[in-house]
Amino acid sequence: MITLRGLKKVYHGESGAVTALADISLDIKQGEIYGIIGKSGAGKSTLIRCINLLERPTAGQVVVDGRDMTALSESQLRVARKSIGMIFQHFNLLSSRTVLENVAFPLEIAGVSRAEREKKVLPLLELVGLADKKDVYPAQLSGGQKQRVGIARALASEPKVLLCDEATSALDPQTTESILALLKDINKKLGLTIVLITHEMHVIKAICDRVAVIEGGRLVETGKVFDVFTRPQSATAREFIKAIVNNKLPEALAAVLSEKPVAGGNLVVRLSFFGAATNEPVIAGLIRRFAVDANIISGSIDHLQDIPYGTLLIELSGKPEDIQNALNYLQARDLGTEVIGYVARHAYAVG
Ligand SMILES: Nc1ncnc2c1ncn2[C@@H]1O[C@H](COP(=O)(O)OP(=O)(O)OP(=O)(O)O)[C@@H](O)[C@H]1O
Repeated sequence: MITLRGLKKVYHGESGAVTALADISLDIKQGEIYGIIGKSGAGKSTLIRCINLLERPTAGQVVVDGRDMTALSESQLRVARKSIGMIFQHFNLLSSRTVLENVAFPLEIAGVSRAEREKKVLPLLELVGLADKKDVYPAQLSGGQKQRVGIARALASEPKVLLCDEATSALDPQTTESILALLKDINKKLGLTIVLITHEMHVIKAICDRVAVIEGGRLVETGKVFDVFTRPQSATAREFIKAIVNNKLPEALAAVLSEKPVAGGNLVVRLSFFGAATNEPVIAGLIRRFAVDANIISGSIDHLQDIPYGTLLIELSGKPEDIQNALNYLQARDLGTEVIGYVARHAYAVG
C-alpha cells in the first residue's frame, strides 16, 4: 500500500543543513498497522509527513496505493491526499465549529452538500462513540473526545490510509488505551492501513503488526512486533523495550552479581518463553534431568498480539559440570536463555 524508496530529507535552516532522513526504504502492506518508533529528533514527524507530501522529500520515492506521490503536481496531490487521512497530537480542531461541523469540514471543502455531509458524518460520529456530542464545541470536550473527533474527521473522505502523528502523546494512559482500541477497531472494520509514529513502545505493543525503529534518520531495525520484542537486534530497540518490560534485577541480587564465574557459585539465568513454549514444564524437566536446584527469583507473563510471552529469572545451584549441562539443555530448547551472571552461594537473600 505504501512504498518508500531511498527517502531523504535535508532541511536548510538558519544554522545550516540538517539531514532529518538519510536513507529510508520500507514497505507497508494493505490493512496493516505499522508503527514507526524513534527518540526525539530521530526523524519520525518528517517521515510521516513525507508520506502525504506535507513535507517534500529531498530525494527518493513515495508510492501510496500505486501512485508515485513525488511525481504529482500540487493539484494532483490535493486529490491524492483524499485517500490519506491524518490525525495529530494536538488534534487541530476548529474551535468555532461544532463536532459535526469539524468532522464535515473536509466534505464542505470538497463541495459536498449539507444534507449529504450530515448523512456521511452521523455514522462516523456513531463509529467513534460521539453521536451525542454532535452539537458541542471542542472546548467542551476531553482530550480523548477531541481525538475521536480528529479520527472521525480523518475518515470523512473515506481514506485508504490513516497517518497518526503521535496521536496519543497528549493523552493520559487510560484515554490512550481507548483511542488505540478505537484505531484497532477501525482498522478491522474498514480494512484501513494505519501508519503511526510514536516514541512510546507500549503504543507499538498495543496495536501494531509491524514496527520500524529509526535513529538519526535511518532505519535501525524493522520486523513483526512480536519478533522485535522477543528478539531485538539493535541497542535502540532493546532500550525501548526495557522501558516497558520489567527486567530489573532485585537490588540484593544486583549488588552481588558477578559477570565472571564465581568458584562454586550459582548461575543466574533469564528465560523467555514464547507461544507454545509457555506451556512446557521447562523447570520441572531441568531438575528431573540434572543434579541441580532451580530457585525462581522472579517471573512474569504477558501477551503480545494475543501470544503469551513470559520471562523467568532463575538461579541454578549444583556442581559446576551439572550447572553447565543444565545450561546447555536450556540453550537447546525453543526459548530465550540469557546468562545474567554468577553469585557466590548464599551471597544474598531475596525478599
Ligand atoms: N522545518 C525544519 N527546519 C530545520 N530542521 C528541522 C525542521 N523540522 C525538523 N528539523 C530537524 O530534523 C530532525 C528530525 O526532526 P523530526 O521532527 O522529524 O524528528 P522527530 O523524531 O519527529 O522528533 P520529535 O519526537 O521530537 O518530534 C531534527 O534534528 C529536527 O531538528
